[in-house]
Amino acid sequence: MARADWPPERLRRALRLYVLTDRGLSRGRSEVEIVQAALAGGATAIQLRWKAGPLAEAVRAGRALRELCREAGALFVVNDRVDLALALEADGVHLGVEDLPLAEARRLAGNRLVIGFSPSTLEEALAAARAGADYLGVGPVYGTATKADAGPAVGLEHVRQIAQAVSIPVVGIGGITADNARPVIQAGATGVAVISAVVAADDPRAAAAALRAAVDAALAGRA
Ligand SMILES: Cc1ncc(COP(=O)(O)OP(=O)(O)O)c(N)n1
Ligand SMILES: Cc1ncsc1CCOP(=O)(O)O
Ligand SMILES: [Mg+2]
Repeated sequence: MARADWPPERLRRALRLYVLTDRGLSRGRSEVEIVQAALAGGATAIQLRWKAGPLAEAVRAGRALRELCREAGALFVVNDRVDLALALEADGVHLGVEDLPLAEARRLAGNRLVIGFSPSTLEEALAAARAGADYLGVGPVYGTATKADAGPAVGLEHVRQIAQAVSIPVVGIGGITADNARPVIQAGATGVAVISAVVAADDPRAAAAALRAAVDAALAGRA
């Protein structure tokens, strides 16, 4: 069961524009700078995605991001690590097939964390929903160079299949920009998750605003 302060409709709205941090792509700008700009542009969820460097530094960055998200009313999620998510009092944790199994994460976190999961297949998506995942991140929808082991694009049909099969929200991820976000929503996703389109942008605030406008327009067209 998810956190009481993120009931299903609030969570669904928070997953419209989900921005993940990536220090390697941020062109020397800090996580705080990027996240401030992303939130100002309309990001509704932020994920601290920390793949290298001292954990103590992740804690420092995470504390600052948690405060920014609280002020903005945005969902704050930590990638991969339940311990870090709990230590930061994050809203959630995002797990993949190579991370701590969902059931273990739920056992450790109870209802203190929203848990997101990235399935590779429809079967994994159904199993994750049964095991108590609160949302799914499905991708890479389009080709991406950001995650070396992401594999080839899964395509829009895969998003559609999973979104139809589960009742929890699905966000599309991988190679998404303001120009190609619309079909992802039309395929049934609640929102889109991005890294390079915002983190590596010349103007991350404007990039987030363009993405948010594209998602909102597509959601309005679907209603
Ligand atoms: C929202 C969202 N969707 C998918 C992922 C990918 O998770 P994972 O497969 O565990 O890969 P890493 O991000 O850990 O490299 C995600 N992080 N967020
Ligand atoms: C973390 C992740 N999981 C699947 S694709 C991907 C990378 C997304 O990055 P980008 O938005 O730059 O393609
Ligand atoms: Mg992971």
